[in-house]
Order: sequence, then structure tokens, then C-alpha cells
Amino acid sequence: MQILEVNDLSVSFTQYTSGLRQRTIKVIHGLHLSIQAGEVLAVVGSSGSGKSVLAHAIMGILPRNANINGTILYKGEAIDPARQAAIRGKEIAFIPQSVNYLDPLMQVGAQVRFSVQKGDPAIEQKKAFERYQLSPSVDKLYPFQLSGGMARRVLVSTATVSGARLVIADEPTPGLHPAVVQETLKQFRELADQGCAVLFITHDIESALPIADKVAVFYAGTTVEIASASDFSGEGHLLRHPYSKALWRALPQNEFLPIPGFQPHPDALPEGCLFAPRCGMATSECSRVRPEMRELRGGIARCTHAS
Ligand SMILES: Nc1ncnc2c1ncn2[C@@H]1O[C@H](COP(=O)(O)OP(=O)(O)OP(=O)(O)O)[C@@H](O)[C@H]1O
Ligand code: NI
Repeated sequence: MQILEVNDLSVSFTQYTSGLRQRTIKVIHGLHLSIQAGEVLAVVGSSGSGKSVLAHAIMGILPRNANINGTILYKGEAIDPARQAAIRGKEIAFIPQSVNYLDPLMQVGAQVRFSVQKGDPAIEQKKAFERYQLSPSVDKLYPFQLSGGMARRVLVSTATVSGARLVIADEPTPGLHPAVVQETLKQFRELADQGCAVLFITHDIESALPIADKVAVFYAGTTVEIASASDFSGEGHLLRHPYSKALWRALPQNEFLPIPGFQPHPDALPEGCLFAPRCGMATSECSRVRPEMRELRGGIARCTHAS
């Protein structure tokens, strides 16, 4: 069953520059992706590629100056702001990139109990605290009394006790102890195995691969490839898009080869393929025409030359 489907999504922000002059920058464009029940989709890509904006668009928590086009379907039904508000925290759980999303005026144990939808709130909260190595005394603390790592573990607890059908985790693990990272990843896999769909945004491809079914590679505001996690192996020959291959080869445990050049800024995107200025395979056609996503060897890639 398809839990989440994003079709031709674009997000732009209107900003005031000098005086009353406005400018609009499009930070997500032409984005398609879907997640089935039972699936973990990892979303990777460099800083500023639009991963958090996508998460916020799905949750319905973008700021007021955002304009959204395209459709977001949850269980086959388009979601509008009213429905997003109704299912947020219940059917869709969110682990935000910033720990500032915790309610500053509520003790954290109560926040976790408040999220429990099935079973006894006190028991479920206790189990989650034990799983994430939070001592019982943390129950009565307020968010400002927590370290960054503890606050992250509280956020993960909140999402995992919620019984949500879709979990969106935006970089949930930086700064956490390796054992807690492993526990969190294991929990995502278990949630998916119980029928949940998990969208897992991360910088760490390597640690996401063992639990992910698919990987979506973001570049400059859109997906350039969606591949099976198993395609990320060896020298990356199974990957389709030159950027995914370059990203894979750039990992220290692989060839540690940096990618020359920079990701373009949203207000200065190249006319053709977004990656053409940095791509060794680029031809003159690549600088003129922006490729659409196309199916290729069981995955999807946005590249004219990929084979
Ligand atoms: N409220 C906003 N107003 C204007 N621009 C924004 C706003 N929020 C995000 N952006 C821009 O949108 C682009 C995508 O940002 P986003 O936070 O989604 O990146 P990201 O892929 O999550 O990066 P990171 O890996 O660093 O978290 C960036 O260029 C960012 O500056
Ligand atoms: Ni982000």
C-alpha cells in the first residue's frame, strides 16, 4: 500500500529585499517520490538541497512566505492544511532536525506520554526511555534542562511511541552516542517491518544503507536518482546518475574523491541539467535541456546519458 506520494512538488519562498521589493526563490522543483507501507526511504544529498523543506511541506509546517505547488497524497488522498493539522503527530510523526520543536513549557515525559496512541501512556513512555537510555528522572525535566543529545532521544521516543503510519525523521542522529544511533536505526527498521512507512533524511549514507530499502538522492532542490539501497555498493557501478556515483565515491571509506565545483544556489540554477556544470559526461545538450526523471534498470534517474 502506498502511504506517501509526492507529485511534481515545488516550493518557493517570497522574500522582501530592499523596501517593498519582493523576490521569489524556488528551492524545490519537479519533485516526485513515493513510499510504501513497510519501506524505509533514505533521503541523502548535500546541505541546502531541499531535504528539510520537503519534510516540512509534508508536515504542513512551512513558514507563511512559502508557496507550494504539486500534490502530496497520504494513503492515496491529497492532504490540505486542515488534514495535515489533523493527522500531524497522530498518523504522521516527525523527528525534526532541530531540537527546538519540543514544547518548552511541558515536561518531557508528559510530551512523550501525550504522543502515545495505543497502550498505556506511562508504560510506553517508560519503555521508550529505557530503549533510548534516558533515566527515569528525565521525565520531570523541561526541554531547556536537556543536553542536545537527550533532547534528540526524547524526539525519537515521541515519534516511536506514536503508532504513526508515516514517520519522517530529519537528521535524527547527529551527536548521538553510536549505540543510540544503532538503536534508533534499528527502531526505524522495526517500525517499517510493522507496516509503517519511514522517510529518513540523513547525511550518513553508509549507516542508512543497512536499514533502507531505497535511497533518494537530492541535488539542488530535486531528486536526481531513486535507487535500491543495494545499488550503493562496490565502486557504484549499479548507480545511474553521475552525482549519485560521485557522492558514493566521495565517502572516506570508498575512494574519498571530492566532487569539483559547488551545488548551484536556488536563485541561480543552470538552464539545463542541474549537475551539468560539474559533470564529466556533460554534452552541449545537457547545458540546454533539463532532463526529466526516467525509469532505468529498476530505478529512476534524471540524466540524459545514464544507461
Ligand atoms: N524559510 C525560508 N526562506 C527562504 N529560503 C529558505 C527557507 N527555508 C529554507 N530555505 C532555503 O531552501 C533551500 C533548502 O533548504 P533545506 O533546509 O531544505 O536544505 P537541507 O537539504 O535540509 O540542508 P541540510 O542538510 O543542511 O539540513 C536552502 O537554499 C535554504 O536556504
Ligand atoms: Ni535539513
